[in-house]
Amino acid sequence: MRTSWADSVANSASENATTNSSGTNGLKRPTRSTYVPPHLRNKQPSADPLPPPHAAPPAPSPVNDRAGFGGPATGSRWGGDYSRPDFGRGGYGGGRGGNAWNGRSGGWDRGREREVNPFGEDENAVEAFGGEQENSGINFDAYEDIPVETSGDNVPPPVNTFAGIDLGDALNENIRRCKYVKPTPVQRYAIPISLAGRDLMACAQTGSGKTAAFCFPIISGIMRGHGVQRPRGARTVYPLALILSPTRELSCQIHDEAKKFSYQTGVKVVVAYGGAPINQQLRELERGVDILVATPGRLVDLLERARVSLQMINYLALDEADRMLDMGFEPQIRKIVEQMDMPPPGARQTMLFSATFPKEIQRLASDFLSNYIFLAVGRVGSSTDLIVQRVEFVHESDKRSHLMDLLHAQRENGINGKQSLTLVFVETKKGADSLEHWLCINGFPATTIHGDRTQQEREQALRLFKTGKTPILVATDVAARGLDIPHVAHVVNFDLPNDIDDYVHRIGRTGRAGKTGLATAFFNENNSSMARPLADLMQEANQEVPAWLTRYASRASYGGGGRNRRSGGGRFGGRDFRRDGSLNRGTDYYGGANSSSGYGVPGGYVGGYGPGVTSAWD
Ligand SMILES: Nc1ncnc2c1ncn2[C@@H]1O[C@H](COP(=O)(O)OP(=O)(O)OP(=O)(O)O)[C@@H](O)[C@H]1O
Repeated sequence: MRTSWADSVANSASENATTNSSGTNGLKRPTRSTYVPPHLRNKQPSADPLPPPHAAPPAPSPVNDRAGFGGPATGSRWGGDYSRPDFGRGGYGGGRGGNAWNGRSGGWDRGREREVNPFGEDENAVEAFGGEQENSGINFDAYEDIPVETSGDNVPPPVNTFAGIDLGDALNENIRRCKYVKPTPVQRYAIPISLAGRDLMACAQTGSGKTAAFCFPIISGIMRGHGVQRPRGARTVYPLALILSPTRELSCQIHDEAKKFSYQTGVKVVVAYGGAPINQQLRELERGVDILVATPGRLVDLLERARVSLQMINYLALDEADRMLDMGFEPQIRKIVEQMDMPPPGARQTMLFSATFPKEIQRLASDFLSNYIFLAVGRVGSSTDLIVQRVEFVHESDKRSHLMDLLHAQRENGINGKQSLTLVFVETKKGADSLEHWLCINGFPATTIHGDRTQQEREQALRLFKTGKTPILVATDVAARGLDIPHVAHVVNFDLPNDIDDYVHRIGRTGRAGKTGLATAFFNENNSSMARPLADLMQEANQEVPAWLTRYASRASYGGGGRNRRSGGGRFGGRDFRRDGSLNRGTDYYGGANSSSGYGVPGGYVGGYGPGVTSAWD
């Protein structure tokens, strides 16, 4: 264990500034090619020059971000009443924090800037849902008897309370501000392991608090290692921690969370992601960065421009680590982690987190780790019991009318009697646009998020959805992982994914943080390869499996079913691949009838995207 820190950070920074990164004033849908330069972002937007894309009846109170649907009532961070999220940062706690800060500031004058209080950010969302506080009444008792498995040398014992962990006063104060009363199971185990300086591969169910599990030890560690000397490059910055995530929106969300956790600690968090102007991100970086949250593509760009060096990285966290190491991202991740100037495993601390961790990905991931601890909380790759799962047989041609029936019933009855949000997953970007249009013209204001929309449109869509102004979001898999949107009561798999892990992540957008949720899947003959994994998963989660699905499942063959191939269904799947035998490369870790893997895919990983296949991801 590291020595405990000596002194606390004085809370001298002002909490008065409440400007947030969301902006609050009106902005109509921007055109796809419109980039609003920073100097114009505080101006009132002019009228949208676009004609309405579709003739639509006037929406009732909810709105859509397409022109002709009333336009959003809220602003965009790209226009309207835009405020720079980090403008006015400074006054970082003085005392020890002040010393530490000098070593990593990049030379900006903190004396003239104040740190924005990030705890005002969700005001809109709270207001739209009747002022409900997000973390009040969370019932983490639901997770109490969850199975936990750890493996590795000298695993540090778990803790039961935040007070039992030496995180530091300033961070503890932020935990209190977040209204986190006690650690979730993954936090109870992962935080002591990380504070002990150990590498970690952690699997825990969706919505169970993994973000804080990797953020708290990083922030605490940086606070304790204050005064660390960093090189002073002319324009190069030297972050101490790197958090990588697969999508822009998830990176922004982690950044927002990390800013809350690090408020008044003296630790500075910056985000860099594609689709947004790089110059603005460069300016932000130049003001100093301790924790860099990034998507891989934008980070590679920054590294190639020599604007970021990874030489001083002490902490590396990969969120959605299995996604980051599948075929789509692995080359970029290897480049960042192995081919630039990042310290090697052992000289840095590496933490990998996800709700799903196929064994073949575990093997790839082990290249990045040193003497790591494997932690599994709950059934790896399983859904949480908090989500009621339904699967309905719906022919392709009937899907729209079936969805309409669901939405009408929901409008009349609500879900659990509450105002709620519905997230509808489809396979393709075109399909998303087309379904959104159809919903809108049928009186259900919807918006959409997918890779063909501009970043402004994506962020706007997410904001309208989160605030309840557009209560239906049609999405591709770009929204499947990590996004923590309160009040998503219903996830509809209009098109089922081809991979059971993707299904797990998609339905995990509801039933989060101890709350219940509903997930409905439309199944037809095109999804027969999903029949068995879906039936197995539902059974594991004590869900009612329709007889027709069981019949489909018994007929379905597993030949080449990608990651859908599970063995040993119904058992706790938290299995460290190192326990399965040889660690030698070239050995078939995964195959064989006796594999205890949740994913018995002989011959390597076959998920992800093959050559020429378009990804719905960034
Ligand atoms: N100890 C806690 N007490 C109360 N709420 C918490 C606690 N830890 C996290 N939360 C809340 O739980 C929600 C889910 O957390 P988070 O987004 O980190 O989940 P996750 O495990 O990363 O999910 P996913 O697998 O979907 O990425 C968030 O709203 C977060 O604020």
